[in-house]
Amino acid sequence: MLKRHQPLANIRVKTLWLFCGVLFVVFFLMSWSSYRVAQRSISQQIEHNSLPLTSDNVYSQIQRDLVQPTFVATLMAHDTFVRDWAMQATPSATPMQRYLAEIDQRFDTIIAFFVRDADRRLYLPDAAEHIIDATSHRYDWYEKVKALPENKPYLVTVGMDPERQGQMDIFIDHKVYDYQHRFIGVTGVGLSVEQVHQLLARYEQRYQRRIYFVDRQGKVVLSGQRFEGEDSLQAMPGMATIAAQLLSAPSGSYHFESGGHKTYVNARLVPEFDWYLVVEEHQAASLQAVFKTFLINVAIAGLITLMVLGISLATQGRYQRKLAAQASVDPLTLALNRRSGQELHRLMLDECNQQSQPLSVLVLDVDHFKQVNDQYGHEAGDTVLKDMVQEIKQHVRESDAICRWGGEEFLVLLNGCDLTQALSLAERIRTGMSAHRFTFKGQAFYITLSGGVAQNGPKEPLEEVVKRADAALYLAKENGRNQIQTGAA
Ligand SMILES: Nc1nc2c(ncn2[C@@H]2O[C@H](COP(=O)(O)OP(=O)(O)OP(=O)(O)O)[C@@H](O)[C@H]2O)c(=O)[nH]1
Repeated sequence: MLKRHQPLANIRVKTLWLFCGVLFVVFFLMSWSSYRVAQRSISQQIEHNSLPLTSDNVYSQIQRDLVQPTFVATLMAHDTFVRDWAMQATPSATPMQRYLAEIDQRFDTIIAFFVRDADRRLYLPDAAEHIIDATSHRYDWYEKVKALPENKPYLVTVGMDPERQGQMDIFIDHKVYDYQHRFIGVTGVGLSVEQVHQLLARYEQRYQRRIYFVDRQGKVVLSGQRFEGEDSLQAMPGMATIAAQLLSAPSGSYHFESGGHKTYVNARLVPEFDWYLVVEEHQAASLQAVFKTFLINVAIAGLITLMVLGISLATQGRYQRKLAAQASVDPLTLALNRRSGQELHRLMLDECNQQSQPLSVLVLDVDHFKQVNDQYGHEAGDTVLKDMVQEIKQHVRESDAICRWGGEEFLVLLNGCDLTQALSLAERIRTGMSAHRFTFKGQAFYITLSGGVAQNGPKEPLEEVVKRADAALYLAKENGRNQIQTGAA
């Protein structure tokens, strides 16, 4: 009987799968669109807010650390002592050395120096004096500073300091003029590159970004720790596409794609050094968390969809089973209804024929049931019918079937029972039922059963065998009730 509902059930299951599929796709699309919105907002945040802010922070820190020496160099270049001393015909080195030592001490610079152009002597705070040898590359910087145009009085250079075992230093070299604006020398201070290097490294660590300086040609002049060997913007993959644009504007925000990842760049010209401060951020790093959230959302969506599917399938299965059960049983006694009994009979007869087993049919009817109803009420009658089914159940097997054939008449299909066995079983039911004490509203009463048994012929339809069992029942009633009779073969 259930098989007849199978196509409908299949359609329902397919619809459910489709619904869950659509649900998952909707969940997925929602998560994806949130991910894209977050991605876009992060991109804008990086490009227009956080990178420029990092750049500002680094720049103001650099200004504090590097601009002060520039001021010191400017101050020295305009100091009347320095100029007067340099203008002397044969100045004594001692006052200058003392002056330079004072500068070092006062401003915490690594080295303060003065080059007197008249004798090309380099004066340092200690007693050592050096001759600026025009043939040596070591002093190329001096020629560069000397050649500076008037509107650019100083130069920032990064180079080896031979006085400090070849360590990298930053020098601020400032031209010095006499009172008639004639070039008379170069003065300035040096400070350790390590300081700036550490500063960049600290910022890189804090902001998880790559921070470095390039000169106007794009050559990397100072970097933190995140460098992997590229020595110019043009040599960096992807960066080459924006290098020209970056180096032609005083500041700007840019981005480029390389290896499937977007990189955001902020660059600003630091006029004091004529270098660009570059801050880079790889989108991949900042989007990792957002992407992780997206994956978690998709996993949750999948889980919810599976839960909905599971619950729906279970509920539908239960509901269907309940419907099927409701359609096949008598609601009062929970015995099978007439239609189910008929269907089941066909199956049972086939099965018994296949296994060469007998099948018997028993018809049971409550004696004077009308009186029970009349005397004790309809409710009492209902209880009798329900208890009767329970009583029958105690005597038959799981493989047998009890159906309510109509009113107070029940049909029992006895699998594997011949007439004799069926008769004996029917007797047991009858005896059991007659001993059943009913109490209703304080009144006790007993009932009796009459029954008819017939053994099913191998090809005999249900109507025929029931007819014979009914005839036997009629005989039992005729013979005084409370007895079982067998139907003629
Ligand atoms: N309480 C209750 N009564 C029912 C139900 N179905 C049928 N009946 C009653 O069962 C009674 C059957 O009465 P009859 O056919 O005269 O049979 P009887 O009184 O048992 O007499 P005999 O069968 O000849 O012994 C009727 O009064 C019906 O109303 C039911 O579901 N519940």
